[in-house]
Amino acid sequence: MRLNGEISSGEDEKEKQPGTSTFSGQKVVVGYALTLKKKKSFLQPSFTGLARNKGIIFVAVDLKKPLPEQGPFDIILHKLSGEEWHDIIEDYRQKHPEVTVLDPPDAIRHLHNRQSMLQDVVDLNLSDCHGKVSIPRQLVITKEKDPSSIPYEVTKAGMKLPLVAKPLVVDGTAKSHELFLAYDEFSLSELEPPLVLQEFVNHGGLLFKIYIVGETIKVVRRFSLPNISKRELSKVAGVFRFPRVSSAAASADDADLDPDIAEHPPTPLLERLARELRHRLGLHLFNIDMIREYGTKDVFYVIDINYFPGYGKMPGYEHVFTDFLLSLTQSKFKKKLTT
Ligand SMILES: Nc1ncnc2c1ncn2[C@@H]1O[C@H](COP(=O)(O)OP(=O)(O)OP(=O)(O)O)[C@@H](O)[C@H]1O
Ligand SMILES: O=P(O)(O)O[C@H]1[C@H](OP(=O)(O)O)[C@@H](OP(=O)(O)O)[C@@H](O)[C@@H](O)[C@@H]1OP(=O)(O)O
Ligand SMILES: [Mg+2]
Ligand SMILES: [Mg+2]
Repeated sequence: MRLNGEISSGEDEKEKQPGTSTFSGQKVVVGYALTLKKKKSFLQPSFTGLARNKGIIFVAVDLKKPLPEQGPFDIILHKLSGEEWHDIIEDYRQKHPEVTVLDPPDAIRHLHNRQSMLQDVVDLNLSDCHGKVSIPRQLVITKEKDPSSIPYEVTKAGMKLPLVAKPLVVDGTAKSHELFLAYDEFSLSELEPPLVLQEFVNHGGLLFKIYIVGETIKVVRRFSLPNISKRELSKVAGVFRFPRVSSAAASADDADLDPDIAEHPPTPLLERLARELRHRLGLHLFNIDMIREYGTKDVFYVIDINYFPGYGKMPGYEHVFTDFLLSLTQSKFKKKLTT
């Protein structure tokens, strides 16, 4: 695996000949099925230009036409919601094993539920690998539950306040990112199940976004929710909606930060976590939101995992992705030669 500093810089590119640098000397055709918003943030000219120089071309999948009639593609990148697309891409994947579909729809679906998305982190049991990685204590409130029973459920489960209330299902809608902070259990009745209630972990207002692209890992720091003191907790009641703080393009990397809070998680820990999750989830493209418990050096929590996140905000993503797409076709070509 390659970490931060090892990602190729723009300088290397100048030394290589533009044009036909694919393993087989052929063009690599990447079909993409993405929302307009995603297309705009991901397929930036700086990326498509670099990729073109390396023999990679991007072709939009026409959703009005049958997929098997399009292409031929070497790779398909996709992030669209809905059952219909799930079935189309799964059927195509099975009938066209020669095309690399990133990623399998059932593996992506696993991340659409905030309970199942974190299950693999629990199963991993990373309690002693240059630090401890777990998930915050959480409780699922199903759709059938009467909201008035939530305070009782929370008390019964021994959950510690404050809590973060998150919609159980992440389906790409703005609503699935509507999160609330609950300072008392009674106000939770105002919210609409299905929900995941997660204990809020103080982490000094800083979050690590760990981007995975195949075997490459890149960590960026983002601003997050500030600590909540015991004093504040005792004085405040209610549920409060909060904005998507950590999704903002502004990185915390250049800010004047307390080193105890801002120090990156240990590299061996990140490598192990990324490798294991890549295998267990069966995904190549995702990011992990991780926080360090305030006042500790090596107690970490994974709070969120996202499929095909906003890579456009990842510094150097153009090079990382170009190399990744080339590596996929190269390993396929090598396989062909040996069979
Ligand atoms: N258990 C927690 N303890 C402390 N802060 C949390 C916790 N869960 C979430 N947060 C804060 O709320 C933010 C949003 O939570 P989360 O990442 O789960 O939501 P999301 O809608 O899936 O976000 P994304 O835009 O990354 O997909 C986090 O980035 C972090 O700042
Ligand atoms: O909005 P951006 O492009 O930045 O990407 C965000 C992405 O939205 P998009 O898929 O519409 O692009 C989100 O996907 P859905 O859960 O809503 O499907 C989710 O993955 C966020 O975590 C990403 O933000 P990041 O965590 O990387 O900052
Ligand atoms: Mg998140
Ligand atoms: Mg998320």
